[in-house]
Amino acid sequence: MFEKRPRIFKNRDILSPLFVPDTLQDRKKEVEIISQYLGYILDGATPPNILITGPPGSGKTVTIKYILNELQKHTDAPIKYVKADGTAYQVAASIAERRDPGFLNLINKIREKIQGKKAIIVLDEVDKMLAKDSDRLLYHLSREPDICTITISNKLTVMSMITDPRVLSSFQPRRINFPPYNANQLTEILEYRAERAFYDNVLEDSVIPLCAAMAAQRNGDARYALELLTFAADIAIRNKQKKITEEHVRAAQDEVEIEFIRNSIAELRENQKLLLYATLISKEKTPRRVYKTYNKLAKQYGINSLTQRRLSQLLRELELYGLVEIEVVGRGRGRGVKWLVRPSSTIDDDVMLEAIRRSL
Ligand SMILES: Nc1ncnc2c1ncn2[C@@H]1O[C@H](COP(=O)(O)OP(=O)(O)OP(=O)(O)O)[C@@H](O)[C@H]1O
Repeated sequence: MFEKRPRIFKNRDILSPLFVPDTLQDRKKEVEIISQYLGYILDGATPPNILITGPPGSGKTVTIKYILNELQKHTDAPIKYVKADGTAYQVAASIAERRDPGFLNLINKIREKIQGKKAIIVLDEVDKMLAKDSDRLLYHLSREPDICTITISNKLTVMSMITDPRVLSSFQPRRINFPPYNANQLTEILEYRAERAFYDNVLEDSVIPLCAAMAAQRNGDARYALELLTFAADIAIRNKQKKITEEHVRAAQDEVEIEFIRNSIAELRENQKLLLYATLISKEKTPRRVYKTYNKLAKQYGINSLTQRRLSQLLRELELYGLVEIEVVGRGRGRGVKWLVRPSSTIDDDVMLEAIRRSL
């Protein structure tokens, strides 16, 4: 059964989202800024708190992991990376690496663990913790003079999820936003990985540019680009072929696309899901209509209705995730710019509807 397998993958793990490459492509400016801040720890100072934002797959996690790996070569300062996707207690337990009862106990354990040294704690996907629970972990961390807290989120508006004015005044992070990748940058990222993941000459020349172009359309998501390449290779192997071709990429697109859309919709907040739903089912695509439909749905699903301003903000977020398109259609008479909002033209409406209904 396992004999005569095509020689395609030299090391498939290199394409995994968990792999941290030994050099990064294209994030020079961001690496420079962040490493300047974190480098202060080498002079015995606590680096400033940092907030990294940027759309999914823009390299936020890999960049911070890469910088911390490098930093750790020069210091024995305690550095802890955690996914902050649980409650404040659960996240504190991951940092403290124990599950003692009582949130404040855990905070003490974290303090004991760093033993008066300067420390760096990374809270990735911090918006999930803030949505689930509260900002009480940030409250405590930002009050510790020896701890630099790095928060990462793909929600541009994450700071508005912090409600405690005491946290707002003590946390005060330096903000760094990662823009989405373009097709050339995605090509570079893929080439580096492909060289190490595949045997020589198994990729048709057009495969990487095609994956990069498709991912550039999906909001410059490097994870999507890597998944396309991995699925395409899996399909080639399934078909017992020796080379990965454009057809394999196109066949992979459907599988990857549906998976990605499901995941990205499942990750939206309830009000974002409802707004996307309203955009899909509104016959007229003017913002006013879409907002009306949203408010109707909000009643139906027992969710608070929102002000027009907040809804516009949410629409911009959906646009950033590549789920809707906002089109300016000219100037209304004396009423400023007129615009329309449509579901993404590159994603099948039914796929989005099914994913929303499933996760609401
Ligand atoms: N500049 C880069 N160089 C090499 N690989 C990269 C780069 N940017 C992203 N990648 C790869 O793309 C994938 C997604 O990147 P990453 O997880 O860092 O994105 P993210 O911005 O944290 O996304 P999310 O917000 O969804 O968590 C990973 O496999 C990562 O290794």
